[in-house]
Amino acid sequence: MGVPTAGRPAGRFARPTIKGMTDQAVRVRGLRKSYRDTIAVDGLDLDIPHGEVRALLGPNGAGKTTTVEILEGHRERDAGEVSVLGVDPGRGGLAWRREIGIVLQATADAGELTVAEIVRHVARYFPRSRGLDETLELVGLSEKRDSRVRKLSGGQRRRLDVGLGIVGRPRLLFLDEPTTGFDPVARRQFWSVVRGLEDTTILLTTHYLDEAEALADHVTVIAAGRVVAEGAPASLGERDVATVSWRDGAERTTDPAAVVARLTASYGGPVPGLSVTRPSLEDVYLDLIGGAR
Ligand SMILES: Nc1ncnc2c1ncn2[C@@H]1O[C@H](COP(=O)(O)OP(=O)(O)OP(=O)(O)O)[C@@H](O)[C@H]1O
Repeated sequence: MGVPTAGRPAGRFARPTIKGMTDQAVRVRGLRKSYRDTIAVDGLDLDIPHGEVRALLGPNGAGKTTTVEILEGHRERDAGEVSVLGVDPGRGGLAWRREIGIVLQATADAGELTVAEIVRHVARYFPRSRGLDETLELVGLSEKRDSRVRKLSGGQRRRLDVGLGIVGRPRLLFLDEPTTGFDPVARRQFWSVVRGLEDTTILLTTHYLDEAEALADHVTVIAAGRVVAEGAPASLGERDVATVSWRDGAERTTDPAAVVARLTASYGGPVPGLSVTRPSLEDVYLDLIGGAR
């Protein structure tokens, strides 16, 4: 039986070893990678503190997959410094690999195995794996433990992929477009799975802005192989600046309540035609990548 694509060997270094090496889970400086004439990654810097959920956003061809594959140790870089859990992924050994969980876009072929069988099988690769019950509980598949994998729905299958990605208790989890093809209910169920993974640093690539907003502590927007913006979803690209408009004017402010209070006082009552708007994360994102194109 083949080893599934999700849930590659993970496990745990003794924490002090890692802590002593770096205070960032991921540290990248000046990363470059070209494929013949195509510059995929063009001097990228990235810092992800331990325990953070980071979303990597960017248009098709921005260089996200190339960057993530370099971080995973699956692709060589042309230049730059890369440290993942204190180790250069180009030289990461088995102990390092056991710290990393990877959930790829393509799902594995599990043949006739049941959910419990495949989770137990993958767990054997890791010295400090989670128990079967805990893993299935985390991904909401306890009731499917004896179902054959091929009979799961697409959303259940994806949750199993995540289960296989976390069964080894990775310190760092890569989630590559994890909810593509999910229905809205399954997406929200999946989000609660991710939120339940406390203490795990997560690098999430997604094209769904609402997913980034729901899950990420910070987002990094890349375009043409470079970082074009970075910040909390609520404040990225001046998203925390609201526009207060009313019949006789408009004002941009980070404190709309104060502006409304001032206007109310000056009009001596309701402000005519008052509205307060903030850009959505999608508005800001489209501006950012539009400017980078
Ligand atoms: N194996 C490869 N050989 C040649 N060019 C490649 C290869 N992989 C990626 N590229 C090119 O490198 C650039 C960055 O691609 P990459 O897959 O990293 O982008 P991405 O941000 O992940 O895109 P998407 O959102 O479409 O998955 C693109 O121009 C792509 O065509």
